[in-house]
Amino acid sequence: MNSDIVSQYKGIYIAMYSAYDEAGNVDQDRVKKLARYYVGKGVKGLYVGGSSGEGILQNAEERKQVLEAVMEEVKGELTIIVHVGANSTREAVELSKHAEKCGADIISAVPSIYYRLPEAAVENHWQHMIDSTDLPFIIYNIPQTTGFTLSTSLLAKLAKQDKVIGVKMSGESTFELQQYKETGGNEFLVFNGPDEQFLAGRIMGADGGIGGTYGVMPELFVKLNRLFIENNIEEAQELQTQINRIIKKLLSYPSMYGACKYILSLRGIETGAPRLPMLPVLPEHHASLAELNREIEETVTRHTGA
Ligand SMILES: CC(=O)N[C@@H]([C@@H](O)[C@H](O)[C@H](O)CO)[C@@H](O)CC(=O)C(=O)O
Repeated sequence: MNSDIVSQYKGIYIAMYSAYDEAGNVDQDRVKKLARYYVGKGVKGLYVGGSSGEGILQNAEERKQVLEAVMEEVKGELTIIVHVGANSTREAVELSKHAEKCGADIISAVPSIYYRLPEAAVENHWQHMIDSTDLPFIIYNIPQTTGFTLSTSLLAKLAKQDKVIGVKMSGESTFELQQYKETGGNEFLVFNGPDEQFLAGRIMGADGGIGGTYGVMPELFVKLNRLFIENNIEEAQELQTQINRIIKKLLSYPSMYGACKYILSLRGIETGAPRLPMLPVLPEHHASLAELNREIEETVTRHTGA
């Protein structure tokens, strides 16, 4: 494994939505078009099949179809992290091996959900994925949905392995994020998860971010990241505030995924409705989402000149 992991992989990763046809089946052409849309936006890569990607709502075959389409379209142009987490260890290992076969760069996983598993079971679950390929592994910590909080002691244990290169911290505590960074050390990647706190996460030690709302405004997160790197905290804070006005509106719809997908459709990128039980947007939401799309595009122009 490359010793300078952080400089190799740090940056902005879009937690990419999945794309379906009108009947709700995975549509590989649409997946490819969406992946292509993100090339040239300045992001480091894509996080495929995560929360925003609804991997957990798809069967293994569908998850493979999504990844295969992404790899066919953008392999070598963007760094691809694949979420392979599944309830059964057997399925997660199958997806891990498939990711390696497709040429993905990194695998990542949430714990198994539903059963309130003890830490030893979660560790064993992750270890099977880690051992099943030669790919680097990023722990996905998202306690508000899984009910499992990664402890610093488990992180320290896992991070001793060369293959375990980082953590995606989607929990909201920037104190915990900082503790993960301190525990993992300088050569251990920490990605900020809550997009509303990107700047806070970076200040507390994150090396970049992985987020779902980046998908409708990647340029703004790339700019925000640059402002942080340039130590222009005042302007960064101002931009994060504007981003948060947008996120607050996105969160006010029955499903944020549906809202983001509708906004993408206004730009000619069709991804279908979110998968049930995620609620779709309704016709009555269309006008306000068109307005929000305009707000995003104006903000991008104002901040990047694009
Ligand atoms: C809890 C949750 O879903 N968090 C999202 C954020 O991108 C989130 O949608 C955003 O901050 C809006 O709240 C990401 O951390 C999840 C993510 O990256 C993913 O889709 O895998």
